[in-house]
Amino acid sequence: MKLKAESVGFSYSDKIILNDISLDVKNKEFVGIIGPNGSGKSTILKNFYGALKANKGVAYLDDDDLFCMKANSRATKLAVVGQEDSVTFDFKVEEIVSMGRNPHKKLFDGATSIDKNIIHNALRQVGMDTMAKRQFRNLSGGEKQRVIIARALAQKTDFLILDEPTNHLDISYQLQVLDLVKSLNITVLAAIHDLNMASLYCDRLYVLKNGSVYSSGLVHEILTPELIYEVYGVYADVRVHPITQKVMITYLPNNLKQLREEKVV
Ligand SMILES: Nc1ncnc2c1ncn2[C@@H]1O[C@H](COP(=O)(O)OP(=O)(O)OP(=O)(O)O)[C@@H](O)[C@H]1O
Repeated sequence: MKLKAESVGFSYSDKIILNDISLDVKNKEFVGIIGPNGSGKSTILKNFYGALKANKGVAYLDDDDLFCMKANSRATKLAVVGQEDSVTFDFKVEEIVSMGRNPHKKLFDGATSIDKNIIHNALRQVGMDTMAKRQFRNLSGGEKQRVIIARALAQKTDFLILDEPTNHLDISYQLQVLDLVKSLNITVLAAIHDLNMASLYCDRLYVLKNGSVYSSGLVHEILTPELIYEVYGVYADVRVHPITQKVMITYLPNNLKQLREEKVV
């Protein structure tokens, strides 16, 4: 499944947030969106998953007009792990994950044994199967995040949108979740703050700045010291890691200014 968006614009009343965003995600690609706080990463994702309505541009999921799709049919094709998930009622963990099956069912259809298997597997994949009966509201931030990821997995879509999926997760679960997403071999569009994680997992990156695409390309083309400085105002040392063969970034604080200028760090 692929996504192609052209000239997408979005405003809150007269405040323009997104300007002419064009991007594409090819079938089975893992594409990252990076950029500073407030650059529009969540907003563009929300436009794609229907939480906000673009006032300009078009987006196609394969041949379907994404901006005109009904919520239920969109949910059979595209699953979302959003940034702030407002589960307002008190549900058990397994009930939350079972919601991922809803788009595939008619109203009042009960869970089949296939559904139950999918739900159990999704919980197991995120290491939450032993907590299936726990109340969602009593979980830690990281545990909640893993349940929301399990719900998206239970949706069994070919396209996954992730908004800061590793927020709240300790390093072991950050790697576990992104390894898992990678192993699904589906199309992924993810907003990611951590540039080293983006380097490890993404095929390509889009850089947003002030609501526009500042740059896009392969990870090693984008994650350069120059671009990191231009976009974040931060000096960085960037080199290829000998084991991962991916670019690895070390940020250089101001107290290392002299070393940085001599480029001996
Ligand atoms: N309801 C709203 N009304 C007005 N402006 C908003 C609203 N929600 C978000 N914004 C603004 O839209 C801009 C883009 O926000 P967005 O959340 O998309 O950024 P982001 O790149 O995801 O940021 P972060 O890295 O902090 O998550 C920000 O300037 C934000 O203040």
